[in-house]
Amino acid sequence: MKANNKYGIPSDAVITIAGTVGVGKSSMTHALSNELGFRTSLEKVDGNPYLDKFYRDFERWSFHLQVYFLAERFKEQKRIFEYGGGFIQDRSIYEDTGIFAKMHYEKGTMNETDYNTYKSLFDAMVMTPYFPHPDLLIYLEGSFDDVLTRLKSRGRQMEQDTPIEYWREMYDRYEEWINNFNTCPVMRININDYDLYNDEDSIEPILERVGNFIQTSRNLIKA
Ligand SMILES: Nc1ncnc2c1ncn2[C@@H]1O[C@H](COP(=O)(O)OP(=O)(O)O)[C@@H](O)[C@H]1O
Ligand SMILES: Nc1ncnc2c1ncn2[C@H]1C[C@H](O)[C@@H](COP(=O)(O)O)O1
Repeated sequence: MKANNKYGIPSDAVITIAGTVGVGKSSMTHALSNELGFRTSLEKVDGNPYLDKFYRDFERWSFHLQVYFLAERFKEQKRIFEYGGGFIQDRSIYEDTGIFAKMHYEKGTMNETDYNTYKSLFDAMVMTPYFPHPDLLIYLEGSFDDVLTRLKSRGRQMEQDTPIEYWREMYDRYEEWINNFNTCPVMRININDYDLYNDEDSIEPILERVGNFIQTSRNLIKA
């Protein structure tokens, strides 16, 4: 396996960044890709034709939005596959189904027929060769108050207008989800343990941990 960096992270690795809305995934995606020279697979918010409508009326738009995100992630997954890896991915596809679709179904803002249709589409896509599991899922976590502060400071109006209970529900679901997630190796990082803006060097220990993690898990697979 080739690694062009001092951390021994293979150049074909795929690292996905997971965590609740506003926790810092996009910022971490850019930081890691800059350090490693990896490509980014970003979750685009500008240009999403449903997101704003969805926040104004969950019931009306949740199915449309899930299908849209699924299509976007599938295209990205295909791109990652065709390049042969070397990507940092902003949010995993596992969160779409394990957090968002499930939450809206269980809270009654997506009906059962739509949820089942969504899930069968998801399952059919995941069964294609474009969906190898990532080498590592980095899970970003912090206190609810810290995450909310970040969400507010980012200032997307549709998110600001959404009741705080929505973010609390999501936060709690994320905790439960990650405690039971075992589809690929997971590395948890607390957002207070690094500071991308005031202490650039704080990314170094993270990169070292990532290198050790991926090497160990690839060696385990080979053994
Ligand atoms: N390490 C950090 N320290 C301080 N603020 C951060 C950090 N990472 C992200 N932020 C800020 O938090 C907000 C949300 O970050 P973002 O990366 O967009 O989150 P996500 O992609 O998880 O929704 C942004 O305003 C961003 O500038
Ligand atoms: N699958 C999804 N369902 C509903 N909403 C979603 C989904 N994936 C992302 N979102 C929303 C949440 C945020 O408002 C934006 C961007 O997410 P972020 O965590 O800030 O990258 O899209």
